[in-house]
Amino acid sequence: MTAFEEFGVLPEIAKALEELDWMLPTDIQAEGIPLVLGGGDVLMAAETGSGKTAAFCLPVIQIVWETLKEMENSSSSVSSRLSIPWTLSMFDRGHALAVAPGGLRVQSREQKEWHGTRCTNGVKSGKWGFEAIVTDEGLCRVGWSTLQANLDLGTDRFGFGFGGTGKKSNNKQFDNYGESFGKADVITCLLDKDNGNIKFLKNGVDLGQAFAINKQILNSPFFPAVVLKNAEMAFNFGVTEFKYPLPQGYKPICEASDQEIVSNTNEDSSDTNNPTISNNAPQAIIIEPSRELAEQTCDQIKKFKKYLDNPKIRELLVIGGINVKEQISQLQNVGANIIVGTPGRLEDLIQGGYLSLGSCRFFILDEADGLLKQGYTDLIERLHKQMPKITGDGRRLQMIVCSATLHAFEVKKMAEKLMYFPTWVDLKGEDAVPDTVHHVIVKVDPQQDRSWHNLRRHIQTDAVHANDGVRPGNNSAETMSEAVKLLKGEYCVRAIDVHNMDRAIIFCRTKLDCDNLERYFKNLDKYKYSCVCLHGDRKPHERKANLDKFKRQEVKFLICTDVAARGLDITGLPFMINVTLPDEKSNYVHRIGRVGRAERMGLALSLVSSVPEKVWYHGEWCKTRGRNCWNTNLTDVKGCCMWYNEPQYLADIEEHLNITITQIETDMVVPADEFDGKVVYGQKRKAGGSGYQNHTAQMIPIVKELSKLESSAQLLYLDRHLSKLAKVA
Ligand SMILES: Nc1ncnc2c1ncn2[C@@H]1O[C@H](COP(=O)(O)OP(=O)(O)OP(=O)(O)O)[C@@H](O)[C@H]1O
Repeated sequence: MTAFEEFGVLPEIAKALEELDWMLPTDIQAEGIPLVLGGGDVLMAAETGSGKTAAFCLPVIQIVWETLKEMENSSSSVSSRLSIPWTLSMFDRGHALAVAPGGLRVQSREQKEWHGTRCTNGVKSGKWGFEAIVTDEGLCRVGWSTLQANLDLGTDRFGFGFGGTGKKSNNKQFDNYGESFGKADVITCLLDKDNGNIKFLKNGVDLGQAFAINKQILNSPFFPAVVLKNAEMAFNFGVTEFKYPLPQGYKPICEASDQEIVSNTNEDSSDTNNPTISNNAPQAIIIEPSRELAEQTCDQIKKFKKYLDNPKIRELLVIGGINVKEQISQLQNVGANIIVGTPGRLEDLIQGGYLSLGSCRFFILDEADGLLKQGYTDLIERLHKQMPKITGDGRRLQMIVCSATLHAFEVKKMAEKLMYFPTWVDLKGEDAVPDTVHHVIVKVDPQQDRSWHNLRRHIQTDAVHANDGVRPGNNSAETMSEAVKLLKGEYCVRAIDVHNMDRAIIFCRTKLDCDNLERYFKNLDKYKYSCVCLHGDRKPHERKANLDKFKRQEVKFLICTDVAARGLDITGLPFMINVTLPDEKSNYVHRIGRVGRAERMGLALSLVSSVPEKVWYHGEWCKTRGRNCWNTNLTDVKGCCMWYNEPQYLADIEEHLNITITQIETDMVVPADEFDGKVVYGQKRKAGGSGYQNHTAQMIPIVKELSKLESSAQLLYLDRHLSKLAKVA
């Protein structure tokens, strides 16, 4: 058995993981996978590069596959209904009522409406009994009904219920009967089909006859039934011993013979409860904040599901930039069980009626804080509303939310509103940087470093100061700001040269800054500084081609905006440079987290201006959103520029992470410390534990030490205890 199987993962999935060389689950996987497999809503917070994608993908793939398999089996076994065990029906039930696996426990958390279910089998004749146990506070009614009865037991002629408030009900007539009951009480429901009467016991005490059934109705088979409002009950149809013995003449209902039994035909006929899956109604929706990330997650799913067969799971990537007709055609003709997509295209397909949320069982928000900050709160709530809270096969909708930075107020608010008793798996308790990332800052101070006065070749700046008369010798704020832009180009190249970087991701603040840096690199030396850009102004196919080129190491540098800040996984990437710090502090964690992933070491270097820098900021008021816009007025007068205060952003990041980030000199040399000499960026740390391999060998000395400590503690205890006894004697 592999380590993953021990955490409940199917052998077919574990085999695919073995092929990827995954020996052990990471911490977040070890915690998260069993929780999702167990049916819970989970919030997963763990460092960048710690394997969160698999922590939600693996259990989701597994449950989706098991559900499809169950459906296949149940449709082939309809003809042999009589052999169906006595359970509550997953199909003949109200949509907000959940039936637990095994079919003997039901729950409804709907506060305003009643939701009920009936048993899979009923009886034509005889004297029968079963037990219903109240397992949680709430409102409930139990009893008997025919298949014609509506599921709100006791509200029409065909249903006979006994409620927790001490009332019996039939045909909407509620009369006092017996006494009230509540949590932990056991109600025995008794049907004498031969003489036409129904009665109940409470904790073994006979409450007397409740109903005399009229002859017309008595001809129909009767089924155990229950209806709940924000309550939970468990049932025993007699397979295990009853808590209280049945009165003389009654038998446990599960002992009825095939001649006495009728199966619940509502299980097959109900349209809404039909467990067959339509092509355009997936079981899982995964939302990602960027196209690249959606594609990456979809690729991972393909790898994980490789050995799952009969039935095959079908995944579909739903992102902008790909021909929508292809996505619609796959939905209509082939179908999809798991959809991975970006918010805009997902909503287009749903609104167009091409994608139905009617069978959705998993709602997953990857990089959830990022999605909320991008303004998708309403969209997420809208989609959640359209998803059934209990699916056609009786399972509860599960929501999984994850990110390296989940400690945002918006996330907590959303979790409270949409999630059902969620479990937090929070490995650090706060946003944190993995210790595989060595992150440093370099101050860019144009007053100290005057090299910008006479640069022969320099980066083309964003032209914010084109009309400000900036020049060396003039110490105006505008001149200093322009100098910072020039120096940042120089420092970026210097960092690359000093560290012999042959692979790095470089973050700029704007698309224009990316384009300028790309041109600068190409002018300097298009081989030595070979690079591609990834940002929102590039065409979708170019974005994809550029990322692929960088991943295949056909170019050395990927220059990008924050579109690439989250989630992108580039194996063994050794270096990243922040040309400008992000103004959103959580994005610092995500950006630098592109290195130091899967236990490999990485260096993240941020250039931080010591003076304010005037930069473009094209808000909603900018008609062209920056294209050919030269309005250098500040935003408070509806202009398109702002003063960017990097020292303040640095302070915010340090406060948020509760650390002081090491500052290095402008020679870019990283000072000797614990990393120096011991690591090669891009590779696993040699000394110390690699969590994945040689784990046992590494743990042996620690385990020996622990066992020594334990035996000496026990000896000490015995010693004290014996000497005490000796004194007493
Ligand atoms: N159990 C494992 N054993 C070995 N490698 C693993 C394991 N789990 C994940 N990985 C690898 O670790 C890398 C990071 O995983 P992943 O992209 O899921 O991280 P993440 O936590 O989602 O990061 P981020 O917060 O940046 O999105 C991937 O290359 C993945 O293949």
